[in-house]
Amino acid sequence: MSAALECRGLVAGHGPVPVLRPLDLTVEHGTVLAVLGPNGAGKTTLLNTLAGLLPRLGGEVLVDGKPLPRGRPRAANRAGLILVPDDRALFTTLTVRENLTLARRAGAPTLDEVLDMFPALRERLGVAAGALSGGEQQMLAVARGLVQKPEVLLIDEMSMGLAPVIVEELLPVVRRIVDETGAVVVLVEQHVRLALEVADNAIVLVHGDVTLAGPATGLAADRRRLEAAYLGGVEAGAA
Ligand SMILES: Nc1ncnc2c1ncn2[C@@H]1O[C@H](COP(=O)(O)OP(=O)(O)OP(=O)(O)O)[C@@H](O)[C@H]1O
Repeated sequence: MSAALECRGLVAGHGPVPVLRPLDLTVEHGTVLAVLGPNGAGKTTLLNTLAGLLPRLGGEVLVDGKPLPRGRPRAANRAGLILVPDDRALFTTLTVRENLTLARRAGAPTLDEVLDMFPALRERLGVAAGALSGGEQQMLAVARGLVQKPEVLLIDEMSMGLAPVIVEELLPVVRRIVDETGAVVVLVEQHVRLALEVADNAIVLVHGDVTLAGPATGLAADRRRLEAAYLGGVEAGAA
């Protein structure tokens, strides 16, 4: 069976300027990959490139073994690469129900199924997205990703702007997404401990280089190695 997502020699950047050095990455079915690293490391650039919003400068991206065309967001979306961006990009004047209904694709989980993962949203179906709390908006952004029938859900900083207690509640849903929907998740996250709790594997990106890669439990147990990786010590090539 092919991996859910594979990058071979992926080079990403803005205009002609590369931000990521050639990246090899494999995300197997049924797993969460955490992408860690300091500000400016290239994490958002990686997700936007996988989603086709930025044309890649080199290499290949394969979803379930099928290569994706370069820089074609609609093709990436149709192939099941669904981005939950860090600014959430909700329709703020539309209600929760309208945001979900508009995004829903045939054959995707129903609103009811998705709302089982976010019971708090069920109470807020008739409320405009702009009137939700930050945590509720993030739930809606992820729920909207799920109704697009993802093969690979790309979540950029779910915790952005949220209180730690809210993040503690939200992040475990990532595990449920993988276990219950069959999608894999690539999770860019600044909360390293929490990210490693829900992830199977992780990479640390620094200045566009993978400085550490491996099973999340091993990384979580070795803080010194993790800290060294954040400072740029190259230890491994890819997950
Ligand atoms: N639109 C852009 N045009 C040119 N360069 C950009 C653009 N966006 C980001 N960059 C540069 O690309 C590099 C990687 O940025 P990126 O946002 O991918 O990092 P990040 O790891 O997601 O960091 P953060 O956690 O701060 O979002 C940085 O050097 C940044 O200055």
